[in-house]
Amino acid sequence: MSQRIRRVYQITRTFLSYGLDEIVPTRWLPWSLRIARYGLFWMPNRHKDKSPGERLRLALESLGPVWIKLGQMLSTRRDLLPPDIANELAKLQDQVKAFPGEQAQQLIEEALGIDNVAEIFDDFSVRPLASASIAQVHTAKLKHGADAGTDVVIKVIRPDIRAVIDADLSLMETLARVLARHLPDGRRLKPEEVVKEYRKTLLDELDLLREAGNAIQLRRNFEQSPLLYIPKVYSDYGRHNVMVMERIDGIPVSDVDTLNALGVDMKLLAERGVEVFFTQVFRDSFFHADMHPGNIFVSRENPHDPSYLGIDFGIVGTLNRDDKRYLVENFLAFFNRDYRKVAELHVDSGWVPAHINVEDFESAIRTVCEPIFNKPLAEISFGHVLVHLFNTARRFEMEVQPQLVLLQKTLLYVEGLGRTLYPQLDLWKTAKPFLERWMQEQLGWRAVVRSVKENAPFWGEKLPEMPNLLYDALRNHRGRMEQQQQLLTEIRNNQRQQLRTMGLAILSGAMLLSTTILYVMHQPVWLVASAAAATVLCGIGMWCRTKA
Ligand SMILES: Nc1ncnc2c1ncn2[C@@H]1O[C@H](COP(=O)(O)OP(=O)(O)OP(=O)(O)O)[C@@H](O)[C@H]1O
Repeated sequence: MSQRIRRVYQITRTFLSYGLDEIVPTRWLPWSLRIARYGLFWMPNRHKDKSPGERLRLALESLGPVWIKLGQMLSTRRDLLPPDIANELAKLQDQVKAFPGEQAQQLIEEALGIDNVAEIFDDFSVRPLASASIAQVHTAKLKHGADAGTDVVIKVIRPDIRAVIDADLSLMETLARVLARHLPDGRRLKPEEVVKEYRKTLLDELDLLREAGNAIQLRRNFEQSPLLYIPKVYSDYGRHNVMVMERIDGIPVSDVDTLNALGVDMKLLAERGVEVFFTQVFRDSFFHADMHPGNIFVSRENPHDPSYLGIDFGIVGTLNRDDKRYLVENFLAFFNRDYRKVAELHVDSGWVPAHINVEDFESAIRTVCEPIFNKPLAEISFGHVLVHLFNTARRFEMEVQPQLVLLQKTLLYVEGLGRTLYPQLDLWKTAKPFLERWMQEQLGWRAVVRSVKENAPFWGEKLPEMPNLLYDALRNHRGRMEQQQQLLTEIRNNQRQQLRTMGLAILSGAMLLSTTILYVMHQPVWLVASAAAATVLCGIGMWCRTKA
């Protein structure tokens, strides 16, 4: 508890000394927070000379990895933050101190249940190759198996990170609740939702078995492709906190000078980046969603026919067929300036509720999108088109779609990367044939052929069972027909019986009435007695029928 109090104090001091409280005008704050702020007079804003965005960035940087990663994630939420703050947060870099290599070695030995790393690896390097916010990476060579001698990297989760993450996340959740309640814009910014999403992303990244699974799937998807190479994962040595993977040797994609010096065809490289992304999204529905430049390398081989190498598979995105279809149609409609269609697509896909006025929505889309076409087509950013579209749609009650937010973020990375490599990259020209081809495959006879092809294994499996199933169905049908016939006969008999009983009831009533009339008219006794006897007989007959 005392640790938590200390951390709360540290976070409060950092926030106040970077003047983050001043980002929110005092008049918006409730009196309790204003008094608390005056009470903490010994923590003044020490960075008055800096812009609010810069102050936020520096505060997050000084609070450590969990806050840095939050800032990095927020930098992609341009639908929530003003551009100057989002741009500042995009600069966040995690320069984290390495933890001792001996401790990493011990963690690996414990996880793999061995006494010494030398049992499995040669040349284990105690000095880390890299140290990131969540994990540290060491190099070694495999000692056994078909790949003996292969250079590998061993990724180990930081020993103390889980406790830090848990503590900081619970503080963030408290802070998010306060912000949601007290900020006038709190509901729109959805701080609680943002922290919830962040918790999931962070906890997913802590599980290296999950990351290994993602890497294996991505490697399988690109096994035949010359465009992207994914290193091999050695699953036998995989644990929740340890991952062993083939070591790659490439040029960081951000190292443009080295790429130019090597004579890499930069135009082709940039176009291939776009192609890799669209292939992942539209062919595989499974995309690497952490494509920042630190995770992408370029092969040193064949500079004229360049290819990528990818690492860090902690965050991946998936899209279902409907999402993909609406996305493609949206892009195509947008570039054809068919805003009516864009509006209708948002409603059809269920992203925007059906009661929305499509004309108003269309007009709002036109207002934000038309100015985009003032630029040459080659300069239009797909990512920003999506940001504008989603921002507009949000005003028309569009719910946050996490899979689309991830896609939009990745698209911004891919575009940024492409334009760094080749500033004249015409993303639309590269992507359009891709999108049109995909649409054609989804519609018309190709779609029918594909659907038949997709369902063929199912029918192939079920076909041998068909005669038996048919025989069973016919037999059951005949049985059911006989049962129905029996039921029908019973119903008819019942009806007949009821009719007879009713006839007797009417007769009894008539006889009783006649007896009463005869009696009242002082008719002979024998006549009245006969009528009464007939009434009793009818009554007995009716009683016997109802009992039968
Ligand atoms: N297969 C590999 N081959 C060579 N180097 C690698 C490999 N995997 C990781 N590295 C190195 O280790 C660094 C950290 O790896 P990785 O990005 O997977 O860790 P992380 O903890 O997920 O980092 P991040 O903070 O970017 O999420 C990379 O930037 C790269 O330099």
